[in-house]
Amino acid sequence: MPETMPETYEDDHALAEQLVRGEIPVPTLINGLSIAALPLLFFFAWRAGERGDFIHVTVLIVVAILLVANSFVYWARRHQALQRRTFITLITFLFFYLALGALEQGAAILWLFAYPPVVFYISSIKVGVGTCLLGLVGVTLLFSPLGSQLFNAPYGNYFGITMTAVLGFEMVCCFLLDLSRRRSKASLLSLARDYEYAAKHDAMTDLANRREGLGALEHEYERYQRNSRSFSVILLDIDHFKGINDTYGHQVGDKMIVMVASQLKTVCRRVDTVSRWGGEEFLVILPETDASQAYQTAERIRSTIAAQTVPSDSGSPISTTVSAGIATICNSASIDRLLQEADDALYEAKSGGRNQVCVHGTPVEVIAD
Ligand SMILES: Nc1nc2c(ncn2[C@@H]2O[C@H](COP(=O)(O)OP(=O)(O)OP(=O)(O)O)[C@@H](O)[C@H]2O)c(=O)[nH]1
Repeated sequence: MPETMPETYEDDHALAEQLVRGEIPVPTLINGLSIAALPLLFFFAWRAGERGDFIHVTVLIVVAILLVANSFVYWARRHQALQRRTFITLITFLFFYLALGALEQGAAILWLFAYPPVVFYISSIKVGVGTCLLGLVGVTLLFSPLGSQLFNAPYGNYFGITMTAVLGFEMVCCFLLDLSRRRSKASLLSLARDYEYAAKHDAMTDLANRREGLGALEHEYERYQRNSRSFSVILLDIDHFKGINDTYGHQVGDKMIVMVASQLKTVCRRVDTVSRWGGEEFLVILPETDASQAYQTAERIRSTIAAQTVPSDSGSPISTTVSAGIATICNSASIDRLLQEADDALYEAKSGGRNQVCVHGTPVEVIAD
């Protein structure tokens, strides 16, 4: 049966899982940033070592090792959420440590500007906003008189105010730009899904179109070649449809086609593929179904449709009937042969008086028993 209409990409995680061409995947970015951070961390550690500050050396080297380990764990387990959370925790700690420790004579705090774009890109908007707010509060405290007393930070007042203001400004910009990036990506993905759906489905009935039906048939045939489980097809055609169009007009004819499609969707199983094969012709693919089961399904379809009506322009109910031809794959017959056999059976049903089901190669009396 055809899938339902495409879902939207409201959810941040659903959005992150879908990549558009040219987008840097989050795990790749994290691995790249982790590798890029190594020379910097070792440089800071080396400088701290020269000053004899071995606590800084140890902390920086441990962070470097953990960043590398995080990437290795990702390569081994492919657990994206774990990699992302660990990375955010590590860089949040690192940036706070650089700021509090006033490394590089206080200049290392400027690396805080790298935090907002990275964290917004790799995590959800909520996490981005949360961690940035936390960072801003932390920086404000650090630059406050209390922070100066507690951490003995060497930052001047003017530097502290400017740094906090610029960092806040950067965070707001990153938030807005990332929101815009996410919205554009969501609408691009929705558009692509809409186009894909439209390319595979018939607009009037919402059934799979002929190309999609043929694709499903090829797929089913490949399965049959692998496991030899036979399947059947029903080729179905509305009787005297030209007469309906000529008598009641094309709009009523269209309503009739939609009604038949809707009954097919109701009667068939989820595993079956129902496609609009042509104007008033439909193809149903029934996986792992023999001729006798296909006959029962086709009979159910035929009687259900015969019991339905559609209103004419004047409101009077109009009913119709369908004829169906069934073919079952066997002895590795080709798809073309199968379709030809279904078409022959349909022709037999039409010439036998319509409103009936015929099975290729088997008299109905035998199959119905
Ligand atoms: N309203 C409407 N008519 C369509 C559509 N597609 C095809 N048709 C019409 O369907 C008719 C098919 O008629 P025929 O193939 O002659 O067959 P029939 O009248 O159904 O007769 P039998 O199949 O022999 O019972 C044609 O008149 C087409 O114009 C459609 O989407 N909407």
